[in-house]
Amino acid sequence: MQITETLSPQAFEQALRDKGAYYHIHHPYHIAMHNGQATREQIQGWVANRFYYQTNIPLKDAAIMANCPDPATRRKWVQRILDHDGSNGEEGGIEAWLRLGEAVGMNREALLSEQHVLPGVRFAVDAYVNFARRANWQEAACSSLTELFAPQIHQSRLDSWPQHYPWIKEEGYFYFRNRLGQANRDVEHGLALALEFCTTPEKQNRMLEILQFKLDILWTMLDAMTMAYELKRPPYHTVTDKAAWHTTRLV
Ligand SMILES: O=C(O)c1cc(C(=O)O)c2c(n1)C(=O)C(=O)c1cc(C(=O)O)[nH]c1-2
Repeated sequence: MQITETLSPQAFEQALRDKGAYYHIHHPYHIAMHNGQATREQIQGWVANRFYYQTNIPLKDAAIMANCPDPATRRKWVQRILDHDGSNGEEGGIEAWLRLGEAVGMNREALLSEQHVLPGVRFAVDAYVNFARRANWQEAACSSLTELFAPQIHQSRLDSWPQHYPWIKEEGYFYFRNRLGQANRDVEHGLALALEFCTTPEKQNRMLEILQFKLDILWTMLDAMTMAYELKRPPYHTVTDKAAWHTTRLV
């Protein structure tokens, strides 16, 4: 859809929400996990690869803040960093994700070493951080709006995983439970920024394209995991059965 006349705030919000049709909740990898069809290796692979997304979210949010001259926005935005990094003696989302790793039978070192992070996942996540570094801060801020659809996907894991995967320890679910409220709060702020900023057809079209870019990142991450853990075609599988890809942050 190409917008030619400025949409009202309500209509533009609806256009953003309609992008939920492309959320990774519809990816076959998520659907398999949801339906109890995922192997232990597929769940562990997902947790280890998603850890790279989790650890990069604060870098992405710090990049947005670095480009934002508005103190009122920064004062609110900094909460996102604290949510993941923890504050005032409270553990944050990154620690909760490490506990999720332990709950699915992996040790913390395996996650922290990034040895399981597939190149496709790394490139997708890096694209998000680099976009946040270069784009203007309003556009980068609004690229977080896939979070509009995140509470539903967290809830779907809470509803389905315990019955299908009794071997996952209960403390693994803390991250998803905790994130429900945080995502709703983030979305309220992100949506307000988007509606205030996108006041021309050009800006509205561009913001929808940016939201699609972010949806592409999430979808592409699961594509890479499908290749490696479902189709058993990780990078270089025709050459070696070793994980030959790079495992460190080079940029
Ligand atoms: O589990 C998920 O499917 C999922 C998706 C997303 C998202 O839609 O970007 C986020 C999260 N989780 C999440 O936990 C999180 O902290 C988060 C921050 C952001 C962002 O773009 O700033 N997205 C997401």
